[in-house]
Amino acid sequence: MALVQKYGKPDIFLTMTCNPNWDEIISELEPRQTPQDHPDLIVRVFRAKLEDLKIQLFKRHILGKVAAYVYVVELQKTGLPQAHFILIMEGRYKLTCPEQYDCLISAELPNKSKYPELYKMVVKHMMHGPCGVLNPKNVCKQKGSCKNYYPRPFNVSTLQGKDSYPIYRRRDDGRHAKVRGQELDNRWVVPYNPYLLRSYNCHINVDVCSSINAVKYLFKYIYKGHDRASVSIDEMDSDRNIDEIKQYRDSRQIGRIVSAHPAEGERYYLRVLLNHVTGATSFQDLRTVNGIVYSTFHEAAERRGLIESDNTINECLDEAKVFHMPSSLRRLFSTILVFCEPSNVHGLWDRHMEAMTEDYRLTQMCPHAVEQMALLDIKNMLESMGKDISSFPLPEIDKSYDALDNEAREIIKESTIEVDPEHLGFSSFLNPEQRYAYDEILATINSGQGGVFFVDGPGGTGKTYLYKALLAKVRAEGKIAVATATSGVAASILPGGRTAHSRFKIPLNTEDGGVCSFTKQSGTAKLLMRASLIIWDEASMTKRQAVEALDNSMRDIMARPDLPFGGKTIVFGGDFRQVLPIVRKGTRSQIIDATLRKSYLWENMRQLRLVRNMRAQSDPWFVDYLLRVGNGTEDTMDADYIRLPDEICVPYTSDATDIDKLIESVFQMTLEENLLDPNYMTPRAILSTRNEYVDKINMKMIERFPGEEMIYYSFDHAEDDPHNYYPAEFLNSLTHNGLPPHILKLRINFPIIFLCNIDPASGLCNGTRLIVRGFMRNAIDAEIVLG
Ligand SMILES: Nc1ncnc2c1ncn2[C@@H]1O[C@H](COP(=O)(O)OP(=O)(O)OP(=O)(O)O)[C@@H](O)[C@H]1O
Repeated sequence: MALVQKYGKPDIFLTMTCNPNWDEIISELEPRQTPQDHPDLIVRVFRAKLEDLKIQLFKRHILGKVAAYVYVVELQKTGLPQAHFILIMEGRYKLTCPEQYDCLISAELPNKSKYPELYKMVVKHMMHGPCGVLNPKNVCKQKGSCKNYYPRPFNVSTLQGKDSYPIYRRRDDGRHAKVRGQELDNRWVVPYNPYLLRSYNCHINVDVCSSINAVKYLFKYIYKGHDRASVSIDEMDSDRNIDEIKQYRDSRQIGRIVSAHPAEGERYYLRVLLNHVTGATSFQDLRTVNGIVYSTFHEAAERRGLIESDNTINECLDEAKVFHMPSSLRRLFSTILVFCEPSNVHGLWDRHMEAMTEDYRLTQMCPHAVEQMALLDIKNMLESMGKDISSFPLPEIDKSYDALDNEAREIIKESTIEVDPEHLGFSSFLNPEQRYAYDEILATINSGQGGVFFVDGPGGTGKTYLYKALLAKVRAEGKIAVATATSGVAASILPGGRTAHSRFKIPLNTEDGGVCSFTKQSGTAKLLMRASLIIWDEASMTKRQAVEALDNSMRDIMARPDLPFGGKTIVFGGDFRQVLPIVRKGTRSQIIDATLRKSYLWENMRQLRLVRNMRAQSDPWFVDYLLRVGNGTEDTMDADYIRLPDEICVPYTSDATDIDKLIESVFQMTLEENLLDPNYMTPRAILSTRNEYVDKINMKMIERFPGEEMIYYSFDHAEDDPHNYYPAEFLNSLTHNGLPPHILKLRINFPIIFLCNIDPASGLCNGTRLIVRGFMRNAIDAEIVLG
């Protein structure tokens, strides 16, 4: 009303409703999807169109200069968004006479042969009804007639309305069109602006409202409440049939299930079931799981694995007992302690101790000794996952059973790593550059002076081969060599390898000048002091601050603050042509600044270059090509794009079957024996840039895979969200880095990949590939095949 006071009465009332068949929506749908399946897409496209309409109205002034406006966007009961605008025009653009209305607004069918497109759009979007005698059951019926006053009378010219909308020109010119089974003429046309209708191809009603005195009703209309729906109830046809498909199509409903708060109990669990269970035709159906009818929705949702049960962890261990040996159970128990935060650790221990100690009980009669042996084993496993057993409420470890203290254990563990005789032999096969690096590093170790090296070599030039040769040589001489790598996968390839972060206890967010989190008296410090050689592979992938933290700590524990790494021999390796450190949303210069090359340490690192590609000797063309890309010497187009040679591409045709073709060319899935052969499957992979593409490809792969299937669901909830602003299905829809999708479908013999570092020392790290061998409700049995 303040606007009216200042700018005068409104002139134009405009309503725009989303057209679910806009090209921008249809072209984004997957095969067999309908716009109803994508309310997110619908609202986004609508918003884009709305923003464009605002530009047309307020910047391009297509209806004249606008002095003030309000608009409201609402969701209709059909689920489609709709915007209502009230425009107040500037002085000379105010609409005051019927001639002006005619310039902007039409309420007639256009000439079909002259304006075929516009004609089609008017017929599609701007014809009311039919209602009344033509369709007595239309939803606009109120007290026996149409509440919108259709059909309007024919009218040779536009007339000014009195406290009402104008009476638009509707000539009886014989034009008509078939709409929803009835022939309709100009009396049924909803007023429109031809330019806007043509531009937006949707229901866009433009009305002059300057003649309306009861202005506040206009505003009231656009701010009206939302909680109303017009529905029609149809009778069955003469054969007593109801055409539900037609009803569904006619109503264009977008399914929305009313929200329910978890505190609402059964109502909430009913909603969870409705969101996940397809094909249920009754409440009883929803409460039925594996043929058993449960009395509550809560129980049924729990049995389906849709909500977290208090007992999940216990059940997981119970299930694992069936197919796991005691040592594996102890590992599972340790993993649960570290990653699942069980609330009752002591209870868990008491309940499963018997199964976890079965092997010790064969050789040891004393129950206390048996318990201590199991606890010691768990202690070691926790340590290798970077945790201390004393931080868990488990029975005390009796010192008399733990012959070794922490310090001794770390050193003994490292100094007893078995040397692979094959690796010892590697030194005889080194190529000249590897040989030179090998000799230089060994000479430095033997000199006792220490030195810092960087082995720089593109992929496949034999860096790992060199490290293995060095580790074998040093360890065979009874010295300690500490092998680490930035990623878990690279660490697991090195004998005795650990991730650098866990081995050196590097804090996750290291700042300039940071230090590692081990103390001078710790086992880690003692081990590093004793080490003759430290290797850190993939150092090019880590942030320089992590390496600098190790440098700071080493200078401290070695009490040699002036020497890099306290005078240790330390070998970094990597390839800056491969993956660089990750700086979230970082610019190129921020990423480069985070690399080791920008560290103060770089100047003091002796560069050892490997150039000969030992991996792809049989394909020199490809090796050369990779090198050119890595070195930035390959020809580029549009600044940063390189052209991939046709022979290594599966062409994109924008056809829905493109992904199938890609899968086929990588996996040749038509051959069932290929699918069931881990040696065939694991060396193949499809890499993708976005998690959502990964999920899509995985779904397709799983569908084509033979065998028994199991579906696991994630339990997602937001912390500190008492008002349920983040409902579970929204959280479920997020495809976050490092987390599997909400629905994880697995089949026996299906290859899977680990996404987190559980225990790199045992090969369970990000990137490890496994094959599913069996599954139960809470436990998956998988075998490591690669990594
Ligand atoms: N001197 C050598 N004699 C025989 N084979 C070698 C030699 N050096 C490397 N290889 C072989 O070449 C392949 C690639 O070597 P390696 O994995 O060590 O390369 P890399 O530089 O670590 O590669 P990436 O950067 O991709 O990890 C391996 O199969 C390795 O066994």
